[in-house]
Amino acid sequence: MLDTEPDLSTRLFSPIDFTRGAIAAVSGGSDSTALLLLLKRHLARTASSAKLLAVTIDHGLRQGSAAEAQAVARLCAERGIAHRTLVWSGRKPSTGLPAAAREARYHLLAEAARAEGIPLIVTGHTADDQAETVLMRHARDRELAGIAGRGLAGMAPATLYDWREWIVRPLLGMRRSALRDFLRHEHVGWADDPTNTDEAFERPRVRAALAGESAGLMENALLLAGQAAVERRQVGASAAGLIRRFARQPSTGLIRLDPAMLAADDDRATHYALRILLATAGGVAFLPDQARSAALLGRLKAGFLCATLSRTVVDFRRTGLFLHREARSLPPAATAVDDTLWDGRRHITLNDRCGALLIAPLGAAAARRLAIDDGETPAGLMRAALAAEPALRQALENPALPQGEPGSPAFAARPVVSPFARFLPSFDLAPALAVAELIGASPLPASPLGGHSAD
Ligand SMILES: Nc1ncnc2c1ncn2[C@@H]1O[C@H](COP(=O)(O)OP(=O)(O)OP(=O)(O)O)[C@@H](O)[C@H]1O
Repeated sequence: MLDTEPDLSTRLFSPIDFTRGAIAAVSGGSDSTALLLLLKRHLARTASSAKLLAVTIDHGLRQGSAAEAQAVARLCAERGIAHRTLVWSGRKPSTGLPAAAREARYHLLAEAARAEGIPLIVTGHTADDQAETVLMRHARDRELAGIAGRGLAGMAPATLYDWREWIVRPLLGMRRSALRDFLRHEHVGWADDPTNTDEAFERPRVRAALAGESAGLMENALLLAGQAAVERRQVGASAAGLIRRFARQPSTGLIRLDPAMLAADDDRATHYALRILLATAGGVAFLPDQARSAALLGRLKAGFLCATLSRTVVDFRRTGLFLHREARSLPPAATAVDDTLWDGRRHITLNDRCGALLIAPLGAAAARRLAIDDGETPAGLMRAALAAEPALRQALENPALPQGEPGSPAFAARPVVSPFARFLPSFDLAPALAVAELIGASPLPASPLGGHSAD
């Protein structure tokens, strides 16, 4: 029987700062129902004024989902917990449905968090979920290249969503069976989602395989995840050190690496730092492939070159190693929308809402006019980087004339750390912070797990 004494919820929740409240993501399944009740108990004891809102997403994907949301609403009403159901009304894709549902779920949860002014979302992911995740990624890594990737660390205890809300997973160390024991003890039922056992999907297949194995397989998977997480944090901290020491931004959109970085002792960290910077300069949400980026690093060590990877031009010449967004496949001119991401690299905020405005790359001619020669940085590279920056234009009157040039008061185009802009797992905080400082991204909201380094 699970220990339901204060000790358990203290152990689970006391590392988390609930001062600004919490959104509990509750599907109505056993894990998130237990999460909700344990959290409610903890807050009642330790922070009774902290706001708690339970949110259920009705994906509308199967019959019964609305009834499950209503069951959660009833439980919340009984326990005096505020609850909202949000419906996923968007288009449902025919392939990749679990990923699309997950994307929509986080989006809706984050919307609820913003509407309530609560920057913390807690989910009921358990040790069982963690083991499944790690085994799925392990199988995929083996298929791809036989190289153990950073994904083996599994789910992070905390993940920053959209650089704004923290998603925290307090139950990652708990077994599902223990949570179900707790619910039985409390005489609280839960919904069993039939999708969880539908072996047409990968996760239920792994779940079934785990259930058929001895407990050893799960323990090994969790051990592997723990070790991989430690390694990922270590290599991330070393990569952050390299970025701070060797990377500069001499002009808008242009990153210069001191070639001494190529000779740094820790090759894994150099490779990781390079991958993060390539994705950032190119505005790509995922890191470039291990093998291709390792080959590029090998060539850089051999001497000067000009190459492209991850939409980034890598230009190594006598004056340094430079990275900037390539000119190809920049977004075409489109209506400027406030609070959106442009080209995966710039967060756009419109200050001037009058008139129909287009947003488009600045272009070579305007860049030539605007780039200021500092006598050190190659002028051609400064212009190439500037040409790929966003600029505003009046929609109808004079489409050729850029009006809101980079730095104009009409709009702000704040750089984002592209590979971590949507999901930043706490494992990767150190390199994300180093890159954010380098490119002038917005500061990170403090982690509810205490400071930026704790995870
Ligand atoms: N429909 C949903 N509404 C709100 N939160 C959800 C929903 N689906 C999943 N979550 C959150 O994500 C976590 C992990 O999702 P997962 O798909 O493993 O959950 P589940 O099996 O549907 O439910 P549970 O984890 O509660 O048993 C849940 O514990 C919950 O916090």
